[in-house]
Amino acid sequence: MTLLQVSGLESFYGASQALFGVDFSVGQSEVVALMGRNGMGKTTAISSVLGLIRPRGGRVRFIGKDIAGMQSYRIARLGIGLVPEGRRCFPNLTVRENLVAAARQGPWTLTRLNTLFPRLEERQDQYAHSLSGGEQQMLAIGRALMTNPQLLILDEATEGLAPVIRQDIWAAIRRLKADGQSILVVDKTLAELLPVADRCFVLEKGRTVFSGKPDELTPELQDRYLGV
Ligand SMILES: Nc1ncnc2c1ncn2[C@@H]1O[C@H](COP(=O)(O)OP(=O)(O)OP(=O)(O)O)[C@@H](O)[C@H]1O
Repeated sequence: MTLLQVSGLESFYGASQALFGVDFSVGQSEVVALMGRNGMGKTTAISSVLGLIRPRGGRVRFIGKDIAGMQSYRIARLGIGLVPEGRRCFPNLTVRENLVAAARQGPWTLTRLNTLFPRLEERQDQYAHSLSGGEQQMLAIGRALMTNPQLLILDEATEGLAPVIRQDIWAAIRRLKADGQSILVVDKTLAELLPVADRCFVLEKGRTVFSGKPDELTPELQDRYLGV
């Protein structure tokens, strides 16, 4: 079953067009990678799906509903959990308060989350601003999971983190996949992303230029679309 279907998406910042026709989809229990060099439109595409930017063309369907143009809080309530670039949490709330504030009915509870990120349990009474970057990222993922989303979107979840913490985040992503969580991941570390992805989409200058399985993204294509 297709959860999210994006087709022909066009979005602008003021008069400046950033997306010229973006297509991708995420099926139930699928992990999908959205890739591309810096500035190619990945964050804009995610913001357009979530209604943070109002798309001016194309279609966005989530669980069979047209959501393009819907207000972002309503889209989130339909079941999309975002872990935004820059891991925004409430700095003056504790870890536990951050998580409880996000909670909605479903299989994800504090207890279950603590088994995914034991480090968060150890720091449950600490203020979010006093956490390390990696712990803040775990908290941001935890907050999104506590909303019990049908689709989890991770935008650069491992960027700027120490290698050992990145490994913890990837391990959590692999565990979520094993649990059947549907995930859309934006990340630049191909060595970690490709083995966990079921399908990949590559954006270039605001257009989808590749879609396929990770093994179809040959070294030549990686070089053409993702190389620096
Ligand atoms: N707030 C903004 N105002 C105007 N233009 C913007 C804004 N944000 C992004 N853009 C432009 O839109 C295009 C797509 O940017 P976007 O941030 O979506 O790319 P990205 O693939 O997510 O890049 P990165 O990997 O660097 O996050 C770029 O040309 C960028 O300069």
